[in-house]
Amino acid sequence: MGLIFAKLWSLFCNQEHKVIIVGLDNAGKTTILYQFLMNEVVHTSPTIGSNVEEIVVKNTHFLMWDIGGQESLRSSWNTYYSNTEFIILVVDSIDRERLSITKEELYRMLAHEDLRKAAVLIFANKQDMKGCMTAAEISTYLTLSSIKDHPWHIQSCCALTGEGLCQGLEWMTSRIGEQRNLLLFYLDLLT
Ligand SMILES: Nc1nc2c(ncn2[C@@H]2O[C@H](COP(=O)(O)OP(=O)(O)OP(=O)(O)O)[C@@H](O)[C@H]2O)c(=O)[nH]1
Ligand SMILES: [Mg+2]
Repeated sequence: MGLIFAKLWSLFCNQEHKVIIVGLDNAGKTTILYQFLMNEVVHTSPTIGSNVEEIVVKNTHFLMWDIGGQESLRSSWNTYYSNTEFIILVVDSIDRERLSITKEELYRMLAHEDLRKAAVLIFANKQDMKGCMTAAEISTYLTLSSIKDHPWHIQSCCALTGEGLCQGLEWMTSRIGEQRNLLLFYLDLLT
């Protein structure tokens, strides 16, 4: 039994957690990915296809896919969905006109079978911009409180300074911590 325990535990702990970073073009997805990786702002151009990087936070390994958000690319987002544990939805908080499109995309994703078990982190990005929407306003507009079948969390951030990004990652790692505790609990019952 001890061997099975060790095997299951190591399987879970060494597991790579798949994350997709989505949102409309110009939202700041690529800037966020490279802030996570290098703690600096990189020069970006619109992503055609995707970027993928491994990000390690407190011994937790995330495989993060940053997917291009231009209109012509959105229909292929679903090719990235299988085995996704976390969706990071990046919102440009100054882009009021297109928040309705973000909302449509969000609910389309949540209805997708391959994302049934995914948790959603929403970054209200570009909080440095004058007149931007607050995370609370975005939350109300996106009717996040109506989402009952996926764990979700909204975090305001500024990808240029990195402010708020760590808090978002902490929410993700804390969810994994909860799952680990649950696994420990069931393994304990078995032994
Ligand atoms: N002011 C401000 N600008 C930002 C912020 N985050 C990103 N940007 C800028 O927004 C622009 C678009 O950023 P990207 O990271 O390329 O956007 P993207 O979401 O990857 O866009 P696509 O690849 O086309 O889907 C760049 O000029 C960034 O420097 C932010 O927090 N504040
Ligand atoms: Mg990009």
